[in-house]
Amino acid sequence: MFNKTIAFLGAGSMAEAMISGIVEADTIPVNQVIVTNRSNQDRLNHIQTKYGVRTTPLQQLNYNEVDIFILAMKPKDIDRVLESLKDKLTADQVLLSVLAGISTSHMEENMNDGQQVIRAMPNTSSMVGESATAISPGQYTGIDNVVAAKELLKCIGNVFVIDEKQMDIFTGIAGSGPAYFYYLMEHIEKAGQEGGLDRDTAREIGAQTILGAARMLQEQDDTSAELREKVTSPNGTTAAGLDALNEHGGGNAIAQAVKGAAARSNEMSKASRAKEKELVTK
Ligand SMILES: NC(=O)C1=CN([C@@H]2O[C@H](COP(=O)(O)OP(=O)(O)OC[C@H]3O[C@@H](n4cnc5c(N)ncnc54)[C@H](OP(=O)(O)O)[C@@H]3O)[C@@H](O)[C@H]2O)C=CC1
Ligand SMILES: O=C(O)[C@@H]1CCC=N1
Repeated sequence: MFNKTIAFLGAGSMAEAMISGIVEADTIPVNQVIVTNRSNQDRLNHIQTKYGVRTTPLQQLNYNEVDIFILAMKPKDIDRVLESLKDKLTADQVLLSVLAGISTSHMEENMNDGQQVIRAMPNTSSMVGESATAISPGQYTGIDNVVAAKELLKCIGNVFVIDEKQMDIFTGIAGSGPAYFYYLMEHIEKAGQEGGLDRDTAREIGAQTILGAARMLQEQDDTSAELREKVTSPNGTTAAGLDALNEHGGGNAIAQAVKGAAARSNEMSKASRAKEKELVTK
């Protein structure tokens, strides 16, 4: 059993997806999971009722009992939050942020010297224990806490320890990635309906097809291109489908989606660095 107490600061969609995965995995007792937010009490009530975790208004949070603080607010709120945490945390407590575009150095520079921080990038498939989550520890973070973070995040899916320089591209692929597949499904459902299926059936067929392809990618040694070729009979239906996809720029569109999200993650990091410099020179 995981013996640390964790507190979510933020109770939005990402926090809920993680809480759901953590509770479902059942390796952390629910009384070791505390959830708080800025002001939305209805949201806390919903989370407490649905998942059985502890919730508390921020003003009543007992900071001393928390080992790992999971920052799950919007990136724009980070500086206010770090400022409010700075003098409340001790050296053995850890900040684990899931915020897009907020670097470990940004957190370290806005906290007391030697603060242990970890930057993570989960995705909403945490809800069903299938996130692809990256972590990059800060410079003062002990290996024991990296191991603990990995153990915690394994409850919500697979964990990749990466160099922080790779966080933007990871975000482009995995953090934002579920949205590309949902967007793909919206179009598959629409085409399915136009072909005479009802939307629910089209969704079930499409989802099973994505799931099957994902499992093939995880379990077979073939490259993605080889797997694609095995579906594609000469002059057959798949060739016709792929030709249409290429004709409409499908491959390029997918690559541009990943690159566009990664670029935005990088831009958000730069904006937070610029804001930091501005504060230092003021
Ligand atoms: N959604 C996703 O797929 C992913 C999101 N992320 C990251 O997760 C973070 C949250 O995103 P998301 O869940 O979509 O956002 P939401 O807007 O759904 O939730 C934000 C939450 O933060 C709370 N909050 C705001 N300020 C504070 C504060 N000072 N102290 C404590 N809680 C606060 C809000 O509380 P209140 O309602 O009371 O104001 C709300 O519960 C973002 O930084 C995003 O980059 C990362 C990976 C994937
Ligand atoms: O869209 C966003 O900024 C967040 C981060 C990754 C997924 N959602």
